Amino acid sequence: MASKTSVSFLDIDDSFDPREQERESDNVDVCIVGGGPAGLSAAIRLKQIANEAGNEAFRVLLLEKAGELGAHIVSGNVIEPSAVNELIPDWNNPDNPSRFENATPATHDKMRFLTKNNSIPIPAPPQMNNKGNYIISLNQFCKWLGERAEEVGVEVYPGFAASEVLYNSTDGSVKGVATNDLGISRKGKPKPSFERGMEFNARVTLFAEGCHGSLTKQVIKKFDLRRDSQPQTYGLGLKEVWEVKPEKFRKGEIVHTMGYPLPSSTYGGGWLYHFGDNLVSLGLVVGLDYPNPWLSPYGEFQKMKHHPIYKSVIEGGKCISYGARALNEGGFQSIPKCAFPGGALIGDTAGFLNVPKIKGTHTAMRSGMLAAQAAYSALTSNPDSGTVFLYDYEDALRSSSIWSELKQVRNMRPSFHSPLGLYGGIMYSGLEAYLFRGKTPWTLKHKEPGDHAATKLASECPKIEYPKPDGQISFDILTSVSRTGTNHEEDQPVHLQVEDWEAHKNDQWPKYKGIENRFCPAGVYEYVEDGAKEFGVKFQINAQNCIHCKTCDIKAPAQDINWQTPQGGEGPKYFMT
Ligand SMILES: Cc1cc2nc3c(=O)[nH]c(=O)nc-3n(C[C@H](O)[C@H](O)[C@H](O)COP(=O)(O)OP(=O)(O)OC[C@H]3O[C@@H](n4cnc5c(N)ncnc54)[C@H](O)[C@@H]3O)c2cc1C
Ligand code: SF4
Repeated sequence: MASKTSVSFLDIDDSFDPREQERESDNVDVCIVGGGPAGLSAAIRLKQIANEAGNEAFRVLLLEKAGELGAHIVSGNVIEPSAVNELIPDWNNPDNPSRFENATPATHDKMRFLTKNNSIPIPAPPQMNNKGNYIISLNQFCKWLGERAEEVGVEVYPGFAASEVLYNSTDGSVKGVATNDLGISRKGKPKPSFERGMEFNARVTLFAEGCHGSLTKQVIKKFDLRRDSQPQTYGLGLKEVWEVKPEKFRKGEIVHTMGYPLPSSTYGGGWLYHFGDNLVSLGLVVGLDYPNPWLSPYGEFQKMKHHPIYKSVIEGGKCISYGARALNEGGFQSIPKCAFPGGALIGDTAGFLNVPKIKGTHTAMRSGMLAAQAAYSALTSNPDSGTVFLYDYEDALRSSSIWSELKQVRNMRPSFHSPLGLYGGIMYSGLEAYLFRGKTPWTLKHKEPGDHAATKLASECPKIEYPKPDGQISFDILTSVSRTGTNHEEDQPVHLQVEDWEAHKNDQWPKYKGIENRFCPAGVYEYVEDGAKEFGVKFQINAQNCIHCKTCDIKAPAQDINWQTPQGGEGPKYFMT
């Protein structure tokens, strides 16, 4: 584990600029940003290859912004074990004392179309068949993968948020990342607890930040990695974990739903997975290209739980966890160039999630493993210095199962953009699943320039009133946030950067009537009545509640909210998500 030098800045004057202070630096072979399935698989594979070659001195370092591995991970999760079977073949073997113990084999799948009070069985497309898959908590799985990574010699640094990409002045290639300074006040002044960030220099930096990574965003722009691809599109997934009554528990059962409560103009669907001992994971994914700014994904989720198909399972049980996270929906058309001078994108930050399957764990892991192989070969075949470009990784991706499975389902998600909305999408997807199987000569497009632009004006859409939560099945947003264990020190620069809050409010409020308050699943943005302000409202940001889902950065119609990493070690402390 790394330790940081603590410097006291009690006696400094106002002219002191923390950014001018020197940072400690460390040189490693490969630096990985993000300790999710992609980053951890890349790290483990790199050290496995190096150790097998007797090259134990090969340094692989992984930075994770959560205080503990897994603590920022939210996922369904039904895992397709193809990648983990290769990475750690005895991962689930009862004879392995360090196996992952909490994998529940999937027993059977159900797919339902919901009306307000009824549910109609619909055939599950082959992609949704979960035979041979396992229901897990991905947050637990990442914690376990982290232990495996340390065993093979990866240097794992939880609590370290990478906040800056470092470039070589000579050729502009990526030369590593820096973590953010700790102990800076909201006004940008160092506090007694000030600690300068650290630089991690590496010949290969792998960005594994998950969906819509904050540094990835910069790298994509810098190297124009989207030059041949469509924009990325997204969904927001909201999840709870419940302990249910034993008589309602059906171990291994997987239920997916479409329809109610979402309007037909909005893509999405719910899930209910029975796993572990009397535990149920349930949630709702809402496509972030929804047009109605009055819609609240959180409100829809709470409403969904009152449908008999969900209520009959959770009634009398206890909600033990809540979380929310954006996920990629762009698929094949939206994959950017993944390699650039000095590094590569792996996992969801590149966008490898398979939407009809709602699965990205196996593709994230596999992309990490492919990048690891390419990075090790590139570094060892060119050991001295010089910029590394992972051509082999791009090639390996194209001939991998990631490419073929995403290509096969590429038309399903964009088919929901037809004038028939949800119904058109379901019909077309049925044809793709059973007849076309991705072999059509056409590729449907996503809406340009992205989800934010799909938002209509509030005056053009029906207002949606959500029922008051009953405190048994549905909950108010602050109760849910309290179940995430989220904490941010208040006196630090706001990590949700809006250039001018007052100008933002004056421009956005008349058009969207407080959309930020409704799309944020953690109650961070508030419009508060204030007679002294223009339009009679004041815009308030409760940044300490942020659960790092990235929705505001994606959906803000004017694209003027920039999500930056707050201090490392802060944010949610997710449990079982
Ligand atoms: C609601 C929901 C349901 C899903 N259901 C399923 C499912 O059932 N099956 C399935 O296979 N997949 C599912 N997925 C997708 C799956 O969770 C992702 O594909 C997978 O987690 C991607 O792995 P990753 O490592 O790329 O990113 P992530 O799992 O998001 O991990 C990224 C990590 O990087 C860290 N990080 C980010 N930025 C920084 C930074 N700057 N500095 C340091 N650390 C950073 C984050 O804190 C996080 O720990 C679901 C996703 C969601 C949101
Ligand atoms: S502030 Fe943004 S990133 Fe944070 S929880 Fe709200 S929408 Fe998500």
